[in-house]
Amino acid sequence: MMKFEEFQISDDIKKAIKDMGFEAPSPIQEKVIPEILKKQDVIGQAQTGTGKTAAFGIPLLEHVTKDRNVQSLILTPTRELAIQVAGELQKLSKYKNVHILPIYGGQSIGHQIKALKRGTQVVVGTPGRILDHLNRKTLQLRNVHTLILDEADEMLDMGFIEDIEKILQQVNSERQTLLFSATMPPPIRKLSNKYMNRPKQVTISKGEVTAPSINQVYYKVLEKNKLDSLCRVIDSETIELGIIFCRTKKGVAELTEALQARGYMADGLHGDLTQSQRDIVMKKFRDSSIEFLIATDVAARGIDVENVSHVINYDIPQDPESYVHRIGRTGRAGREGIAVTLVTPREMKHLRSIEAEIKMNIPSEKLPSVEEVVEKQQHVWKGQIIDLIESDDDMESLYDPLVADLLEHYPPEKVITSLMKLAFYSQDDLKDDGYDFGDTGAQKGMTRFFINVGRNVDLTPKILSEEVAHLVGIPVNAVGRIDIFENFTFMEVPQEVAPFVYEGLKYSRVNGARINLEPAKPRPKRK
Ligand SMILES: Nc1ncnc2c1ncn2[C@@H]1O[C@H](COP(=O)(O)OP(=O)(O)OP(=O)(O)O)[C@@H](O)[C@H]1O
Ligand SMILES: [Mg+2]
Repeated sequence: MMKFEEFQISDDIKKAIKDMGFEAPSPIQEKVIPEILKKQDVIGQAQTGTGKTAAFGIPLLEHVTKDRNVQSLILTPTRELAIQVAGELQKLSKYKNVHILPIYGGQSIGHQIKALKRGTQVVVGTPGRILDHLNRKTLQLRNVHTLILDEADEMLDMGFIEDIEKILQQVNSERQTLLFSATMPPPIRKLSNKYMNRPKQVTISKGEVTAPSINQVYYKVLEKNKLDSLCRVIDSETIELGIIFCRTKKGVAELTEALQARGYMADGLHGDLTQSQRDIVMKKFRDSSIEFLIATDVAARGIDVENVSHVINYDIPQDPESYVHRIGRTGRAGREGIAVTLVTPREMKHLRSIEAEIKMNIPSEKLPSVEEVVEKQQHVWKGQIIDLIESDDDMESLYDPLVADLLEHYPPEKVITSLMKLAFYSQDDLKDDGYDFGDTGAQKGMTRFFINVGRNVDLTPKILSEEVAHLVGIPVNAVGRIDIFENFTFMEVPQEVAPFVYEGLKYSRVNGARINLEPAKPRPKRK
């Protein structure tokens, strides 16, 4: 096996590679890094999750000089990918002083102009915003010696081609051009030659298009049962993090609401959200504070989040490329992953055409029954309990007196059952009457809530009270005081409807904004 030491690259980059925990170069890295170091144009194709970013990133950073002008431009199809690629380059250049700037739409252009003025050597951006800067003359590409199209086939496809051509006109023709993707349909490959200088084609694993560590299945479902079928699938699997793909933005919004209402930790990502909303959702997903990311194809390409165990195609992808990239969000860097596709009877033909393109049969499985889901859940719980019993955890002593006390008064089965309820059901399931919002300083007979909504959201007291009134079927004027401050809002509703308002608004959106509703904390009792 080859080692990173064998590459003709400086020690500061080798040291950073080591810090990142890369032990040996992946096949695509092994093949293309020496070529790129020779300033050769390269078309690199290798399966998803096999380190294409570092494959171009390492030699690119090696070639960057101290001059504070833009020497390298990387184009990516989405904003999230631009941010991520910039982050990976940042890590690779930890010991080399290189300024790397992500530039994408939805972010303040003034902010970007300032950063560009300060001088940056590497720009990673989305075509639209890059073009915007070129038109304003706030970005200068004359000194770019390396140009990279990450997800090249997507970039050269219909939607982006005009922008890309305009950008290319401004880059030095002496440049080195590099194209990377897990898929490279023949027409795109042909087209790409137009922009390149006798490119060297490097393709890893010609036979298999999808990464072999991804276990693929499909379930036949009926359109009208799709949501239920999805829930059964996710309840019967052991999921660390999952990405659920929908065809449309509206589909994402609806499924997000439906899953949140059922208590799943899920949030949506699509192009109609503001950039700050998109950033928040990605952050929550990356740090596992949500379990499911529900997304359009905006998350299909390049996105690399550790521990994504499952990709679920709630709607079947439109083309084989989309299938390959979507499922490639799992099974990355040598890990295993599971890819599930829900297919309605009408879509069977479409599934067959995807199978033909990826040269593989996707096996079907029967949807788990409710009993199987319950059984599965119990299996998971049993595992957790046994793990604890068999661990050398020294906590018994702490509980000994309590255990003895309980067992003296109740049969062991009853004690164990109650403990399991306590452990495995959410507090809300346990409380039957129990919405005790306490004394929060609200007016008599009213309950007070705090509401967190993002900034820049147009949420007026009128909109909010109408929403609440509509939700629980009370007259608008029965909704009490609503005060909107800069960072928080509070609202009072009649005590008897408080639980309904709480349940109804807890996870909902009003006027496009996600509402986070919390009962106001009871004030400490006076002694
Ligand atoms: N040599 C290596 N050893 C171990 N991990 C690596 C190595 N190179 C890259 N990685 C890690 O593997 C993961 C996937 O890499 P990357 O995102 O570059 O894949 P990709 O080939 O671009 O996939 P996609 O086609 O989905 O864009 C990243 O987390 C990256 O840090
Ligand atoms: Mg990539």
